[in-house]
Amino acid sequence: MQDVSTPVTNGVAVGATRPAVIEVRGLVKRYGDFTAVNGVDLTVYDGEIFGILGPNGAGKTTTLEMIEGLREPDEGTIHVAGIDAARNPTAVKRVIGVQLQSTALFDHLTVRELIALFAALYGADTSKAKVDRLVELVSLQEKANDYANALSGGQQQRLSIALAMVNDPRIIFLDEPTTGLDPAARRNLWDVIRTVRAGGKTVVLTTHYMEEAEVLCDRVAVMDQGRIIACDTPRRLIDQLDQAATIRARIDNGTVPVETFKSLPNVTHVAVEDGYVELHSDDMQVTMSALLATAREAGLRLDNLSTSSATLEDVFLALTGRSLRE
Ligand SMILES: Nc1ncnc2c1ncn2[C@@H]1O[C@H](COP(=O)(O)OP(=O)(O)OP(=O)(O)O)[C@@H](O)[C@H]1O
Repeated sequence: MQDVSTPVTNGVAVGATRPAVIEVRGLVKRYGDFTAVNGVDLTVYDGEIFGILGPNGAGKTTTLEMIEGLREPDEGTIHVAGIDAARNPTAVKRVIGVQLQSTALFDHLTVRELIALFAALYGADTSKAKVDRLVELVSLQEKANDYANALSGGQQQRLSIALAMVNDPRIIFLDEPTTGLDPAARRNLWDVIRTVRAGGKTVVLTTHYMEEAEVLCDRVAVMDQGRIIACDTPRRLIDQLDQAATIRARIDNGTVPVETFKSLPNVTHVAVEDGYVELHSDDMQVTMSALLATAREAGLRLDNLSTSSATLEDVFLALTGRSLRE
Protein backbone atom coordinates (compact mmCIF):
# COMPACT_ATOMS: atom_id res chain seq x y z
CA MET A 1 0.00 0.00 0.00
CA GLN A 2 1.80 3.08 -1.24
CA ASP A 3 -1.04 5.53 -1.08
CA VAL A 4 -1.04 7.67 2.05
CA SER A 5 -3.24 10.63 2.86
CA THR A 6 -4.61 12.75 5.65
CA PRO A 7 -8.38 12.55 5.40
CA VAL A 8 -10.49 15.01 7.34
CA THR A 9 -13.14 12.90 9.00
CA ASN A 10 -16.69 13.59 10.01
CA GLY A 11 -16.62 12.23 13.49
CA VAL A 12 -13.02 12.12 14.62
CA ALA A 13 -10.19 14.56 14.24
CA VAL A 14 -7.45 12.76 12.39
CA GLY A 15 -4.03 14.27 12.68
CA ALA A 16 -1.88 11.40 11.48
CA THR A 17 -1.62 10.04 7.99
CA ARG A 18 -3.48 6.86 7.29
CA PRO A 19 -2.66 4.04 4.94
CA ALA A 20 -5.07 2.92 2.27
CA VAL A 21 -6.82 -0.37 3.10
CA ILE A 22 -8.72 -0.71 -0.16
CA GLU A 23 -7.46 0.30 -3.57
CA VAL A 24 -9.62 -0.22 -6.61
CA ARG A 25 -8.48 0.78 -10.08
CA GLY A 26 -10.34 0.68 -13.38
CA LEU A 27 -13.09 -1.63 -12.17
CA VAL A 28 -15.57 -2.67 -14.86
CA LYS A 29 -18.56 -5.04 -14.73
CA ARG A 30 -20.73 -5.78 -17.74
CA TYR A 31 -23.99 -7.68 -17.93
CA GLY A 32 -24.35 -8.46 -21.64
CA ASP A 33 -24.35 -5.12 -23.47
CA PHE A 34 -24.98 -3.19 -20.27
CA THR A 35 -22.05 -1.79 -18.30
CA ALA A 36 -23.13 -1.68 -14.65
CA VAL A 37 -19.74 -0.51 -13.32
CA ASN A 38 -17.75 1.58 -15.76
CA GLY A 39 -14.16 2.26 -14.73
CA VAL A 40 -14.32 2.79 -10.98
CA ASP A 41 -11.28 3.99 -9.01
CA LEU A 42 -11.57 4.06 -5.21
CA THR A 43 -9.22 4.44 -2.27
CA VAL A 44 -10.49 3.72 1.24
CA TYR A 45 -8.34 4.71 4.22
CA ASP A 46 -7.78 2.73 7.38
CA GLY A 47 -10.31 3.45 10.12
CA GLU A 48 -12.76 5.56 8.15
CA ILE A 49 -16.45 5.19 7.41
CA PHE A 50 -16.53 5.30 3.63
CA GLY A 51 -19.87 5.69 1.88
CA ILE A 52 -20.84 4.96 -1.71
CA LEU A 53 -23.83 7.21 -2.35
CA GLY A 54 -26.00 7.00 -5.43
CA PRO A 55 -29.51 6.43 -6.75
CA ASN A 56 -31.00 2.99 -7.42
CA GLY A 57 -29.15 1.17 -10.15
CA ALA A 58 -26.02 3.34 -9.93
CA GLY A 59 -23.82 0.25 -9.51
CA LYS A 60 -23.14 0.50 -5.76
CA THR A 61 -23.96 -3.11 -4.87
CA THR A 62 -22.10 -4.48 -7.87
CA THR A 63 -19.01 -2.48 -6.89
CA LEU A 64 -19.23 -3.61 -3.27
CA GLU A 65 -19.72 -7.26 -4.24
CA MET A 66 -16.67 -7.20 -6.50
CA ILE A 67 -14.54 -5.81 -3.66
CA GLU A 68 -15.95 -8.48 -1.34
CA GLY A 69 -15.03 -11.15 -3.87
CA LEU A 70 -18.66 -12.15 -4.50
CA ARG A 71 -18.63 -11.06 -8.15
CA GLU A 72 -15.85 -11.26 -10.66
CA PRO A 73 -14.85 -8.01 -12.38
CA ASP A 74 -14.47 -7.91 -16.16
CA GLU A 75 -11.62 -5.42 -15.81
CA GLY A 76 -9.64 -3.70 -13.10
CA THR A 77 -7.66 -4.46 -9.99
CA ILE A 78 -8.66 -4.66 -6.32
CA HIS A 79 -6.30 -4.66 -3.36
CA VAL A 80 -7.72 -5.21 0.11
CA ALA A 81 -5.32 -4.77 3.05
CA GLY A 82 -2.53 -5.07 0.52
CA ILE A 83 -3.82 -8.39 -0.85
CA ASP A 84 -4.53 -8.73 -4.56
CA ALA A 85 -8.16 -9.91 -4.55
CA ALA A 86 -7.87 -11.67 -7.92
CA ARG A 87 -4.82 -13.69 -6.85
CA ASN A 88 -5.76 -14.46 -3.28
CA PRO A 89 -9.51 -14.19 -2.66
CA THR A 90 -9.33 -16.50 0.36
CA ALA A 91 -6.87 -14.23 2.14
CA VAL A 92 -9.16 -11.26 1.46
CA LYS A 93 -12.10 -13.10 3.03
CA ARG A 94 -10.09 -13.46 6.24
CA VAL A 95 -9.77 -9.72 6.73
CA ILE A 96 -13.29 -8.65 5.79
CA GLY A 97 -16.75 -8.99 7.30
CA VAL A 98 -19.86 -8.81 5.14
CA GLN A 99 -23.31 -8.00 6.45
CA LEU A 100 -25.84 -10.55 5.20
CA GLN A 101 -29.15 -9.34 3.82
CA SER A 102 -31.02 -12.60 4.29
CA THR A 103 -32.82 -13.25 7.54
CA ALA A 104 -33.55 -16.88 6.64
CA LEU A 105 -30.96 -18.08 9.14
CA PHE A 106 -32.59 -16.20 11.94
CA ASP A 107 -35.35 -18.70 12.65
CA HIS A 108 -35.36 -20.56 15.97
CA LEU A 109 -31.98 -19.41 17.22
CA THR A 110 -31.39 -16.76 19.82
CA VAL A 111 -29.16 -13.75 19.28
CA ARG A 112 -26.46 -15.34 21.41
CA GLU A 113 -26.72 -18.75 19.69
CA LEU A 114 -26.50 -17.18 16.24
CA ILE A 115 -23.38 -15.20 17.10
CA ALA A 116 -21.75 -18.32 18.57
CA LEU A 117 -22.78 -20.38 15.52
CA PHE A 118 -21.31 -17.85 13.09
CA ALA A 119 -18.12 -17.63 15.13
CA ALA A 120 -17.82 -21.42 15.01
CA LEU A 121 -18.39 -21.43 11.24
CA TYR A 122 -15.52 -19.00 10.85
CA GLY A 123 -13.31 -21.00 13.18
CA ALA A 124 -13.20 -17.91 15.39
CA ASP A 125 -13.36 -17.51 19.16
CA THR A 126 -16.78 -18.75 20.39
CA SER A 127 -16.27 -17.98 24.09
CA LYS A 128 -19.03 -16.39 26.17
CA ALA A 129 -16.84 -13.33 26.66
CA LYS A 130 -16.52 -12.88 22.91
CA VAL A 131 -20.26 -13.33 22.33
CA ASP A 132 -20.98 -10.86 25.16
CA ARG A 133 -18.63 -8.33 23.59
CA LEU A 134 -20.40 -8.52 20.25
CA VAL A 135 -23.85 -8.37 21.85
CA GLU A 136 -22.77 -5.26 23.70
CA LEU A 137 -21.16 -3.72 20.62
CA VAL A 138 -24.51 -3.75 18.83
CA SER A 139 -26.51 -2.84 21.97
CA LEU A 140 -28.58 -6.03 22.05
CA GLN A 141 -27.95 -6.96 25.70
CA GLU A 142 -31.66 -6.97 26.50
CA LYS A 143 -32.45 -9.16 23.50
CA ALA A 144 -29.49 -11.55 23.81
CA ASN A 145 -31.66 -14.55 24.72
CA ASP A 146 -34.57 -13.74 22.41
CA TYR A 147 -35.15 -15.49 19.12
CA ALA A 148 -33.59 -13.48 16.33
CA ASN A 149 -36.73 -13.65 14.22
CA ALA A 150 -38.60 -11.82 17.00
CA LEU A 151 -36.33 -8.78 16.72
CA SER A 152 -37.40 -5.54 15.06
CA GLY A 153 -35.93 -4.62 11.67
CA GLY A 154 -33.38 -2.30 13.25
CA GLN A 155 -32.37 -4.90 15.85
CA GLN A 156 -31.95 -7.52 13.10
CA GLN A 157 -29.70 -5.13 11.20
CA ARG A 158 -27.64 -4.61 14.33
CA LEU A 159 -27.41 -8.37 14.85
CA SER A 160 -26.24 -8.81 11.26
CA ILE A 161 -23.43 -6.33 11.98
CA ALA A 162 -22.40 -8.45 14.98
CA LEU A 163 -22.44 -11.53 12.72
CA ALA A 164 -20.24 -9.74 10.19
CA MET A 165 -17.72 -9.13 12.97
CA VAL A 166 -17.32 -12.64 14.39
CA ASN A 167 -13.96 -13.11 12.65
CA ASP A 168 -12.65 -9.77 13.95
CA PRO A 169 -12.27 -8.31 10.44
CA ARG A 170 -10.29 -5.20 9.62
CA ILE A 171 -12.91 -4.00 7.18
CA ILE A 172 -16.67 -4.40 7.34
CA PHE A 173 -19.03 -4.01 4.38
CA LEU A 174 -22.63 -2.91 4.78
CA ASP A 175 -24.97 -2.78 1.77
CA GLU A 176 -27.72 -0.23 2.40
CA PRO A 177 -27.77 -1.06 6.12
CA THR A 178 -30.59 1.31 7.04
CA THR A 179 -32.97 0.88 4.11
CA GLY A 180 -36.50 0.39 5.41
CA LEU A 181 -35.70 1.48 8.98
CA ASP A 182 -37.56 4.26 10.73
CA PRO A 183 -35.56 7.39 11.66
CA ALA A 184 -34.97 6.31 15.28
CA ALA A 185 -33.72 2.84 14.28
CA ARG A 186 -31.57 4.44 11.58
CA ARG A 187 -29.89 6.75 14.10
CA ASN A 188 -29.38 3.82 16.43
CA LEU A 189 -27.61 1.91 13.68
CA TRP A 190 -25.43 4.93 12.89
CA ASP A 191 -24.30 4.86 16.54
CA VAL A 192 -23.39 1.19 16.21
CA ILE A 193 -21.43 1.90 13.02
CA ARG A 194 -19.55 4.72 14.78
CA THR A 195 -18.75 2.34 17.64
CA VAL A 196 -17.37 -0.14 15.11
CA ARG A 197 -15.13 2.62 13.74
CA ALA A 198 -14.07 3.62 17.25
CA GLY A 199 -12.89 0.00 17.67
CA GLY A 200 -10.37 0.64 14.87
CA LYS A 201 -12.31 -0.96 12.01
CA THR A 202 -12.84 0.44 8.54
CA VAL A 203 -16.47 0.54 7.41
CA VAL A 204 -17.55 0.62 3.76
CA LEU A 205 -21.26 1.10 3.17
CA THR A 206 -23.62 1.89 0.34
CA THR A 207 -26.58 4.19 0.73
CA HIS A 208 -29.06 6.19 -1.28
CA TYR A 209 -29.83 8.41 1.70
CA MET A 210 -27.94 11.66 1.35
CA GLU A 211 -28.43 12.52 5.03
CA GLU A 212 -26.84 9.21 6.02
CA ALA A 213 -23.84 9.89 3.82
CA GLU A 214 -23.58 13.41 5.15
CA VAL A 215 -23.73 12.81 8.87
CA LEU A 216 -22.22 9.33 9.12
CA CYS A 217 -19.52 9.00 6.51
CA ASP A 218 -16.01 10.42 6.79
CA ARG A 219 -15.72 10.35 3.01
CA VAL A 220 -18.25 9.74 0.31
CA ALA A 221 -17.96 8.51 -3.26
CA VAL A 222 -20.89 9.78 -5.28
CA MET A 223 -21.82 7.18 -7.87
CA ASP A 224 -24.04 7.53 -10.92
CA GLN A 225 -24.54 5.28 -13.94
CA GLY A 226 -21.60 3.05 -13.09
CA ARG A 227 -19.10 5.85 -12.46
CA ILE A 228 -17.72 7.69 -9.45
CA ILE A 229 -18.51 11.32 -10.21
CA ALA A 230 -17.06 12.83 -7.01
CA CYS A 231 -15.23 11.61 -3.93
CA ASP A 232 -14.33 13.61 -0.83
CA THR A 233 -15.51 14.46 2.67
CA PRO A 234 -19.19 15.53 2.72
CA ARG A 235 -18.11 19.00 3.88
CA ARG A 236 -15.69 19.52 1.02
CA LEU A 237 -18.16 18.18 -1.55
CA ILE A 238 -20.73 20.70 -0.34
CA ASP A 239 -18.21 23.54 -0.05
CA GLN A 240 -17.17 23.01 -3.66
CA LEU A 241 -20.65 24.13 -4.71
CA ASP A 242 -20.97 27.86 -5.23
CA GLN A 243 -24.09 27.56 -3.16
CA ALA A 244 -23.70 27.38 0.59
CA ALA A 245 -27.37 28.14 1.15
CA THR A 246 -30.73 28.83 -0.43
CA ILE A 247 -32.93 31.74 0.62
CA ARG A 248 -36.57 31.63 -0.43
CA ALA A 249 -39.32 34.22 0.07
CA ARG A 250 -42.73 35.18 -1.30
CA ILE A 251 -43.03 38.77 -2.45
CA ASP A 252 -46.50 39.88 -1.47
CA ASN A 253 -46.78 43.36 -2.90
CA GLY A 254 -45.14 44.27 -6.12
CA THR A 255 -42.27 43.08 -8.23
CA VAL A 256 -38.57 43.65 -8.29
CA PRO A 257 -36.40 43.29 -11.39
CA VAL A 258 -34.44 40.04 -11.32
CA GLU A 259 -31.30 42.13 -11.83
CA THR A 260 -31.79 43.67 -8.40
CA PHE A 261 -31.59 40.23 -6.78
CA LYS A 262 -28.65 39.25 -8.94
CA SER A 263 -26.74 42.34 -7.75
CA LEU A 264 -27.10 41.40 -4.07
CA PRO A 265 -23.77 40.40 -2.54
CA ASN A 266 -22.68 36.73 -2.66
CA VAL A 267 -25.67 35.66 -4.76
CA THR A 268 -24.73 32.90 -7.22
CA HIS A 269 -28.12 32.10 -8.76
CA VAL A 270 -31.60 33.70 -8.84
CA ALA A 271 -34.95 32.18 -9.77
CA VAL A 272 -38.24 34.09 -9.67
CA GLU A 273 -41.42 32.11 -10.13
CA ASP A 274 -45.06 32.35 -9.02
CA GLY A 275 -44.36 35.32 -6.78
CA TYR A 276 -41.46 33.50 -5.09
CA VAL A 277 -37.83 34.45 -5.27
CA GLU A 278 -35.11 31.87 -4.67
CA LEU A 279 -31.53 32.96 -4.16
CA HIS A 280 -28.47 30.74 -3.95
CA SER A 281 -25.77 32.34 -1.91
CA ASP A 282 -22.24 31.45 -0.91
CA ASP A 283 -22.64 33.56 2.25
CA MET A 284 -26.14 33.41 3.60
CA GLN A 285 -25.76 36.05 6.32
CA VAL A 286 -24.41 38.73 3.98
CA THR A 287 -27.02 38.03 1.29
CA MET A 288 -29.85 37.91 3.80
CA SER A 289 -28.94 41.31 5.33
CA ALA A 290 -28.75 42.88 1.88
CA LEU A 291 -32.04 41.28 0.82
CA LEU A 292 -33.84 42.64 3.88
CA ALA A 293 -32.35 46.11 3.36
CA THR A 294 -33.35 46.11 -0.33
CA ALA A 295 -36.87 44.97 0.52
CA ARG A 296 -37.18 47.71 3.15
CA GLU A 297 -36.02 50.42 0.74
CA ALA A 298 -38.37 49.21 -1.98
CA GLY A 299 -41.28 48.90 0.47
CA LEU A 300 -41.61 45.18 -0.29
CA ARG A 301 -43.18 42.62 2.04
CA LEU A 302 -41.31 39.30 2.16
CA ASP A 303 -43.44 36.41 3.36
CA ASN A 304 -42.67 32.75 4.08
CA LEU A 305 -38.99 33.61 4.32
CA SER A 306 -36.95 30.41 4.66
CA THR A 307 -33.34 29.37 4.45
CA SER A 308 -31.69 26.02 3.94
CA SER A 309 -28.09 24.92 3.83
CA ALA A 310 -26.70 23.07 0.83
CA THR A 311 -26.65 19.27 1.11
CA LEU A 312 -25.21 16.32 -0.77
CA GLU A 313 -28.52 16.29 -2.65
CA ASP A 314 -27.51 19.68 -4.11
CA VAL A 315 -24.09 18.23 -4.95
CA PHE A 316 -25.73 15.37 -6.85
CA LEU A 317 -28.07 17.78 -8.61
CA ALA A 318 -25.20 20.06 -9.61
CA LEU A 319 -23.18 17.13 -10.95
CA THR A 320 -25.91 15.25 -12.80
CA GLY A 321 -28.82 17.65 -13.29
CA ARG A 322 -30.98 15.05 -11.58
CA SER A 323 -32.22 14.44 -8.06
CA LEU A 324 -30.93 11.50 -6.01
CA ARG A 325 -34.52 10.47 -5.38
CA GLU A 326 -35.61 10.34 -9.03
N1 LIG B 1 -27.01 -10.11 -12.33
C1 LIG B 1 -27.35 -9.05 -13.06
N2 LIG B 1 -27.71 -9.17 -14.36
C2 LIG B 1 -28.04 -8.11 -15.13
N3 LIG B 1 -28.06 -6.83 -14.68
C3 LIG B 1 -27.72 -6.64 -13.40
C4 LIG B 1 -27.35 -7.72 -12.52
N4 LIG B 1 -27.06 -7.21 -11.31
C5 LIG B 1 -27.25 -5.87 -11.41
N5 LIG B 1 -27.63 -5.52 -12.65
C6 LIG B 1 -27.91 -4.15 -13.14
O1 LIG B 1 -26.76 -3.37 -12.90
C7 LIG B 1 -27.13 -2.06 -12.48
C8 LIG B 1 -26.47 -1.74 -11.17
O2 LIG B 1 -27.04 -2.54 -10.16
P1 LIG B 1 -26.62 -2.42 -8.63
O3 LIG B 1 -27.45 -3.38 -7.85
O4 LIG B 1 -25.16 -2.53 -8.52
O5 LIG B 1 -27.05 -0.93 -8.33
P2 LIG B 1 -27.21 -0.19 -6.94
O6 LIG B 1 -26.58 1.14 -7.12
O7 LIG B 1 -26.72 -1.05 -5.85
O8 LIG B 1 -28.76 0.02 -6.87
P3 LIG B 1 -29.80 -0.43 -5.75
O9 LIG B 1 -29.74 0.64 -4.74
O10 LIG B 1 -31.07 -0.45 -6.54
O11 LIG B 1 -29.36 -1.78 -5.28
C9 LIG B 1 -28.64 -2.04 -12.42
O12 LIG B 1 -29.14 -1.44 -13.60
C10 LIG B 1 -29.01 -3.49 -12.35
O13 LIG B 1 -30.27 -3.72 -12.95
